[in-house]
Amino acid sequence: MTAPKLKLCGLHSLEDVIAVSESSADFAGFVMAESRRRVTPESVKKWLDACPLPGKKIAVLFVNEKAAEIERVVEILDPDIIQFHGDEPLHHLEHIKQSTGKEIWKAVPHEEQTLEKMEQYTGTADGFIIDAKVKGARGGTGQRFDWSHIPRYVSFGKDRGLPLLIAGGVTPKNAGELLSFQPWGVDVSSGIEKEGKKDKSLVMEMEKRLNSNENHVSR
Ligand SMILES: O=C(O)c1ccccc1NCC(=O)[C@H](O)[C@H](O)COP(=O)(O)O
Repeated sequence: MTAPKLKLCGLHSLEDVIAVSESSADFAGFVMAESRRRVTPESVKKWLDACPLPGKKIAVLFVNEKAAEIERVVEILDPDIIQFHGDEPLHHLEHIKQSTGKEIWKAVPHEEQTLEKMEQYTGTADGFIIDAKVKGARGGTGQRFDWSHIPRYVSFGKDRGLPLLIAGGVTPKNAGELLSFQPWGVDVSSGIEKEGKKDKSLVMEMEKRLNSNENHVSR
């Protein structure tokens, strides 16, 4: 059985980038929205020049950001993926996809209307992240949602051939539980942090759990 793809998100220092460079993660994410993890594209450029991440795709995250600012960030960083965490209307995503030519991922919080919302973005979004819904926050909360709903999301992604990542409160301790759902990918930030910084041993532990077969129960 293939291990889920791993996205390490909310990197906010050169040390965080180095920790990711030493991992087998497939994706590295940088938050360009209001957050304690917010970074500037100029800083990220410096870190990636000092520590390139060959073979890993770069995602930049926004929350209800103007097109001009997103395009400015894309100009500086040339990322692979633009990830949206707000209430962006479909036409905004379409515009950005058209103007940048980049892959577009939409984060959708787990709630009653999640599948409906995903349906609305299908055709434009190239991937989805399902995250916990937390009042006053847009991501990176370390909170889990009710994982009994995961199979519906995983099926949605598989049926449409779209990457589907599970986010929200994934940690090295609970990551093994996710394997039985066989998600395309897992998106982690808080669970690999110690005192607000990415921690190499937690990253290694996360990788070990996601690559282990011992928690696998086929559904
Ligand atoms: O990390 C943030 O602070 C953040 C702020 C605003 C929008 C998105 C943000 N983070 C997104 C992510 O790091 C992941 O997509 C996901 O939410 C993982 O969160 P976590 O529960 O911390 O593992």
